[in-house]
Amino acid sequence: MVDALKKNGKISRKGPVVLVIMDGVGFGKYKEGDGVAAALTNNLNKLYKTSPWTKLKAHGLAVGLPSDDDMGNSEVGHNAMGCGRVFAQGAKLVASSIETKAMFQGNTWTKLIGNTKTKNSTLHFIGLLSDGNVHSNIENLKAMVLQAKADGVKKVRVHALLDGRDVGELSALEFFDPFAAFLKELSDESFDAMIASGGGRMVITMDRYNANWDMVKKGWETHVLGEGRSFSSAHEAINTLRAETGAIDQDLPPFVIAKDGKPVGTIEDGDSVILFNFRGDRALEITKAFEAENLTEFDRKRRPAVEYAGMMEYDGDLHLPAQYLVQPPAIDKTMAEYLCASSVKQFSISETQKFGHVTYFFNGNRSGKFDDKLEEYVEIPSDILPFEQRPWMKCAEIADRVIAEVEAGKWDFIKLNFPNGDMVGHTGNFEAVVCSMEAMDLQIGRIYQAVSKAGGVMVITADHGNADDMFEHAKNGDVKFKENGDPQSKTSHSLNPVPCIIVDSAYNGEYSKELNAGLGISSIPATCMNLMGYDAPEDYDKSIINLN
Ligand SMILES: O=C(O)[C@@H](CO)OP(=O)(O)O
Ligand SMILES: [Mn+2]
Ligand SMILES: [Mn+2]
Repeated sequence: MVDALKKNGKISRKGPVVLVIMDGVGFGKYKEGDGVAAALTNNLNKLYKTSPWTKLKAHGLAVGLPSDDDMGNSEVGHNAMGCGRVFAQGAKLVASSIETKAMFQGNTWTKLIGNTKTKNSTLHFIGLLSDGNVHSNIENLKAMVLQAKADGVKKVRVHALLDGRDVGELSALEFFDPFAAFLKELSDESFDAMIASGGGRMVITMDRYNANWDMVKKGWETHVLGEGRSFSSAHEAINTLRAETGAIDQDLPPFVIAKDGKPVGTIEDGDSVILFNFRGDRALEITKAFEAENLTEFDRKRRPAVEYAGMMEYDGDLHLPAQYLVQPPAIDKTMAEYLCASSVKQFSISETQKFGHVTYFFNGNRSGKFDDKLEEYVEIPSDILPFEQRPWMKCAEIADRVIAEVEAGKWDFIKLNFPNGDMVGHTGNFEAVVCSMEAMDLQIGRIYQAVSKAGGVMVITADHGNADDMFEHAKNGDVKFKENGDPQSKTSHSLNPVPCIIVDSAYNGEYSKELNAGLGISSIPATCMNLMGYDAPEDYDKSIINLN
């Protein structure tokens, strides 16, 4: 348990501190394709004119990723905004565990390899096949396959999900083709390795926050049972399904690889299974499907008795999965824990798609609360449909509830996540993104009115960019175009900095309006604590404000 925070004796306010996280909203580098700048956002524009604001770093080293070439993402962004420090994250920890070989000397690897060897069974890998480094990295998978062969495993099957969300929207074959060739090259009389099934990451297996368990059911049928449309290779499946559906990678229908009419890699009793994604949100449901004695979400038809391991521990409260290869970052002493120790009443809200971001990720990948009496978490159910069809998502419903809570005057700290910039940004649909930003802006205007009236302060920021960078650009900065003359859509996050606006209508000279520059989003917690009237813990990253 952490100690209570000390009062700074300089700020005491009537209303709450309201942290508004505009998920996926950064400052664009290019004019073309900047869906944030292209939108009519009168409320935000006004706040930029009247309130102090700065830019914060939200990618690469500033959020614990291996290098500044790594774009930010929601997990590392919300971790940083929740714990006020930068921890080496999954992408970095896994790469170094492989480099030092610590992974391959660990108990879990040894046990899973031993299991396949004694039972003469198959080692399966399930996960996202790309170098996105948000949920997974293909380099880690290759290193594990090589090691499995060196350790004497005889048969490997890979169940590979198409990405197109952290990498180019139609880039799957750049990963699948060389990877299939790599497996073929490794195969000989004593080693048999191939891709066994696959599908788009937004169609099967990688659902999150219980938004749509049907995706997991389809993933189970595809990977475990080998049920579904079959093809002779992943290459053939991807080309055929693309031609038939026009789908971008993340939405490609599932496929099973079969030979002589039989799936080449169903998952059977005695096999070992490694989920090679390191990030937890989209790994928890499929993990539950493998591990739960009784599963109520769907009928598994057959649950093979396997040795199952995740790349990491995905939930530090529930301890899921039971076995994992790499210890996750030891994120401790989070802001919510400090605030609970200081009797600060806290309210958190988003819609399903980002609910876990403001709770589970914010609390260092723990699903529980620190104090039931001091905290309330509210989830507005998300629609289950392509978000370009409803770019406003549930931002009005989130705002309605936030306004009601502000008016009720019960909370000292309110945090909310507007998913629009990110969820619509990932669709690659520029027009929908512009619409999503305008919808969100209207709600920010409404919340502003309520918070001002209550004598509170808003801290408006984001976890990383996305909506600000909707077109692919060449190295020289030119927009890339498709054959039909349309700009090539960019579906992934950006490397851009994000805003931090301090909207304090009851400002009374307690701090300098000159904000500290050059900081990252891990400075948000110290800033919020200061604004609530507390000193931040000494080891927290520097606040954006300087108290007078
Ligand atoms: O949708 C997701 O899983 C990621 C992109 O891979 O986005 P975010 O980090 O914003 O949740
Ligand atoms: Mn995000
Ligand atoms: Mn995203």
